[in-house]
Amino acid sequence: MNYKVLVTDQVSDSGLKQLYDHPGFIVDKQTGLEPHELKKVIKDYDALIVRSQTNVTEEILEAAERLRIVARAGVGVDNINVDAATKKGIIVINAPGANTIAATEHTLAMMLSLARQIPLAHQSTSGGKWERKAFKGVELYQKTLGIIGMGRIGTEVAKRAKGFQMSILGFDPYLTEDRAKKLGITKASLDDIAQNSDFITVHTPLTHNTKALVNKEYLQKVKEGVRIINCARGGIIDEAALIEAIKEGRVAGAALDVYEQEPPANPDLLESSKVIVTPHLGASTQEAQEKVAQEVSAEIIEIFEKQSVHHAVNLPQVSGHAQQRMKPYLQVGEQMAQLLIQLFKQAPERIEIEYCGDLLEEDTGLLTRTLIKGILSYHLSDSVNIINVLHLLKDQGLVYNVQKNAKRKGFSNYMELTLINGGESVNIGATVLNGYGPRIVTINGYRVDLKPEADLLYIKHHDLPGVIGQVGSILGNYHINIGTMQVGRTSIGGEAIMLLTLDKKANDEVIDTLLLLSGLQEAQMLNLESQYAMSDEVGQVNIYQ
Ligand SMILES: NC(=O)C1=CN([C@@H]2O[C@H](COP(=O)(O)OP(=O)(O)OC[C@H]3O[C@@H](n4cnc5c(N)ncnc54)[C@H](O)[C@@H]3O)[C@@H](O)[C@H]2O)C=CC1
Ligand SMILES: O=C(O)C(=O)COP(=O)(O)O
Repeated sequence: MNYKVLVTDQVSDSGLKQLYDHPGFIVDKQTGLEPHELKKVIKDYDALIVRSQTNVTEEILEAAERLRIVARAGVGVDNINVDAATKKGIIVINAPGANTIAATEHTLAMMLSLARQIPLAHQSTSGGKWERKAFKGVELYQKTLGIIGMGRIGTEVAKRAKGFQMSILGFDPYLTEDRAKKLGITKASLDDIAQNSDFITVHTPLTHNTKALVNKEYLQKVKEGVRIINCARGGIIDEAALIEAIKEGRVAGAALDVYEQEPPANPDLLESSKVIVTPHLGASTQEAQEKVAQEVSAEIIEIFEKQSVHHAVNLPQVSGHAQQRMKPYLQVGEQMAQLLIQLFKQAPERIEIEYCGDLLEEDTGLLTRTLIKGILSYHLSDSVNIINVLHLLKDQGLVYNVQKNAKRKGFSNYMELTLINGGESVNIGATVLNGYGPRIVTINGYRVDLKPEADLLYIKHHDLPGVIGQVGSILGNYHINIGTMQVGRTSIGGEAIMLLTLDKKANDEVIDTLLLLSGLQEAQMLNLESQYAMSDEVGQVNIYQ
């Protein structure tokens, strides 16, 4: 089978070479498609590669019949409706880091251009003028640079600005004192940056929180004569407020690479001698373009061939290596969830998950999704995968809660799953025994030691003499061989459960015959399947199943 990949923006062909050359992949490049054209063609493709120009809207995703991956050959995914993709079980990946240096260097180029008015000076000189007086600039040396967003690009900008001997104030919710110290910068508040910076540069993504982060109110607090740079996303700085602040003289100039609307149309912005504009060029270097295309190409191949995901925006990291380590947990997790929902028989209102012991040190994001998927797929079947599972959970009005507990509960690792609806609840606990593999060890408080198998007979009964023997005889009469048998009871003569792994499924007639036994309250075949149990190869999580 061939995977069909559509590229709709100017993505480097040499960077895509691996994908072009890879057997089993067909790559079509169709740039400049109108939305209605993309909507028409997208149905034939398994993967879509875009930069910032293509808008991957809900409508486009709705029209995609077999799309599995939307790949952003770059960082920002604000042109992709990630929510709609997630709901449809489509992975969104990007290439973080691959264009960091390009965007960093562009930011510094903009800062220097702004300080020395290079674009205007060039225009004047190439126009035959010699206006040395008109273009007196300012130095970066010993000035203060405020950086809003100390991620990959913000950090690289800080390192280079230090080379100009600037003092740097950094604001980022994740910036610690320790990291600031190591970088030789000062951890600051947004207000500190406003009041003290000679230059301010923004390097955050565009989110609900960062939209108009630099707005009219903020610009009223800035140090007079500040110069502002935006090589991150249009909309982080309110353009109308910026123009007003420039006109009022509070802001000496701005250098913009990105705009609220691209291409920008606002003449106040485009015609101002105090504003330098470039057409979203931050990532446009030969090196960065090759790298982003190479990274997404390699990842698309890995996802389809190895089910290994490194840079998903809507999925925890699923590297082949981590999968291999987590595989027994994923296997038993999926099976315990299936077992529990079959016992509960109704949809839960709440799902409680507890991870104990060694599991505290693992990234359990994928495991949690696997557990919930095991529960939801009982009612929703094929439509659930680990990408859309949390969305579907929310759509169903269900809530889940994960607790991590240092207690080992008698095992080196242990996980427990509880389904709750009103006053009713069921729960199940499992562990992975070193050298023996996964075991289900508790069901509704009954201690068991069950190696999960595909066909399992569950019986609830009174702990009376003879019940076990009679169950064995009935199964024998129907030529059903018992592989293993587990009995758990609360007290002698009290409630008890039996779990039998069978070589052959017990059909309805067998179940009805069993239910005629006195003391037997429930008998039910449970079907446990795990995709993780199928193969020993590394990276066999089928993220789309
Ligand atoms: N102009 C261009 O061509 C390019 C633009 N970009 C844009 O640059 C931005 C940053 O990229 P990276 O550094 O790679 O991302 P990153 O994810 O490494 O860093 C973003 C940082 O912003 C911080 N942040 C989030 N909300 C914040 C808030 N309210 N206040 C302060 N900080 C906040 C995050 O904690 C994070 O540290 C992205 O929007 C990206 O799309 C990236 C490459 C090229
Ligand atoms: O990577 C990003 O976030 C960018 O903004 C780069 O955009 P581009 O790929 O050059 O259209």
